[in-house]
Amino acid sequence: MGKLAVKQYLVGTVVAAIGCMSLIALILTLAKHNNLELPPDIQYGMVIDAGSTHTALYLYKWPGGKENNTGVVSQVLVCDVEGPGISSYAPDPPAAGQSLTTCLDDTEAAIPTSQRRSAPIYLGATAGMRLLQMQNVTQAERVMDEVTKTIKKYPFDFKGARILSGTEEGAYGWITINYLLEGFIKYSFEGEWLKPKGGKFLGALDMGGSSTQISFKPKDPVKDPTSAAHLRLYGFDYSVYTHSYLCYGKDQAMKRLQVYLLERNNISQPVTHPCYHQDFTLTLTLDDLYNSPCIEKTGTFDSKVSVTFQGSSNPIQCLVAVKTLFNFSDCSFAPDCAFNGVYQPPVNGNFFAFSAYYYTFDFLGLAPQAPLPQVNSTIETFCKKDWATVKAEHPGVKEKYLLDYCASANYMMTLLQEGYKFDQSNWNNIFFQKKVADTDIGWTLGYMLNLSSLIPPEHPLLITGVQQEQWAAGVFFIVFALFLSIVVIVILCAWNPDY
Ligand SMILES: Nc1ncnc2c1ncn2[C@@H]1O[C@H](COP(=O)(O)OP(=O)(O)O)[C@@H](O)[C@H]1O
Ligand SMILES: [Ca+2]
Repeated sequence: MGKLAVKQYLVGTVVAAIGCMSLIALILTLAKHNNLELPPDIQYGMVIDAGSTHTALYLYKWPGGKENNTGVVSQVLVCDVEGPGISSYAPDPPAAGQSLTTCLDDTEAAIPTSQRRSAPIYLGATAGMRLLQMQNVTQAERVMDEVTKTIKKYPFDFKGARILSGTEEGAYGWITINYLLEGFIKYSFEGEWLKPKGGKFLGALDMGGSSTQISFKPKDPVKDPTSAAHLRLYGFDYSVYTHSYLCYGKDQAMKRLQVYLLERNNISQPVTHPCYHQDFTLTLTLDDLYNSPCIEKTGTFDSKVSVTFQGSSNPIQCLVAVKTLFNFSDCSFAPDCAFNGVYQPPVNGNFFAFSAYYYTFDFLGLAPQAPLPQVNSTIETFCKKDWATVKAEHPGVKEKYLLDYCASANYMMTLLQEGYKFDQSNWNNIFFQKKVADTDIGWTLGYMLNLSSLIPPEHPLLITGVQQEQWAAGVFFIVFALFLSIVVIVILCAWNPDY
């Protein structure tokens, strides 16, 4: 082998080594870009929904490192807490904390040990606690302190327990729905973050026990700042109309209806209740009826005195009575009013109606959608049935729910049509639904996404834009080096056939 051949041999070896290294670098770079180097760890997060009638713990999961994409956070499980909502424990606050332990234990068992300490947990209380706060601040604080104490005993990343405002409750419900439907942003096949074309967003109709919320993106900007939620998600601004009506949740509305019928009746007994079924009777104390800040107390009365309601299965009278719960005449934003003088722009787009809306319409066989005439005739037929028939036809349904379906269906129809102004033309835009993509619809997911920064305020493209360019340049140089190595090796081989 001559001197020239040795030189060529050395140069060839160096170039081949560079080529191999470039090839390895290229593979590693591509793998890293596609997040292929390690299977992503699953991360967990929890939200406790402390509602007025009931508490539920939601466990969510998502692949670590992919949190910017929409739709990647999904529900693992929901645990229903035994017993009533936490506000009912006002006379015995430690029992509110105690009530959560079974669900916390079960959820802890569902999360791998290594992932527990990094799993955020939030508790949000809604209208039941808002009402208790109005009635007795000290009791409300004690209940919140006790639930906090209990959650802190668990090996999770406790992020706080607080009472949500009605605006937050409405806005987070809207975020949940549109996140699950991938309305905000999509990761395309080409690997780009895109804002979905058409920009269709779904509205949220939430019927709780003590408050009800409506949230949607109106055609025109929201005129009343007190009913607007300004959100910045993935670099885009959203102005969402949202309003929460305290005391217009299903259970408080049912109570206000009873009080209306009682007071109209001049306290003579028994009180005819047109929304209750024939032969059904219900006896309550005046304290049961008047113990809520949603009920106006006129004069003094003996709270131990009992009142009996007697059903009359009269849907027409039921509707008349239900309408008295609303004031449709007051409006300083005419014609943009819902009821009670509250500003509301015209409803826009499709809506998901969940929580008690869903339970009621599902019970009547009207979920997820039924034409308006069918809805009206179904409600009327059901309301006309006597109690024995209703019980016989629905043996598995809890009596506490069964007794109210006629009244609550009429209440919801009045709220939707005369309150929010849904009519024949857009009735079919409402979907009575409980879940999207195996995840319950409600404020909890939106709350966690927002508080855990799982939805960044800026567009991921803007965040990673520079990195994308650097990555492209890197790949280009590696490929170029590889190409050059091959060319040099080919030339060397061509010059010395013995090589
Ligand atoms: N199976 C059911 N049938 C009818 N209504 C139900 C059913 N399950 C729950 N609900 C109702 O759903 C509502 C849930 O409200 P909740 O979240 O506890 O209150 P809030 O959101 O006002 O704090 C209550 O009115 C409750 O009665
Ligand atoms: Ca609720």
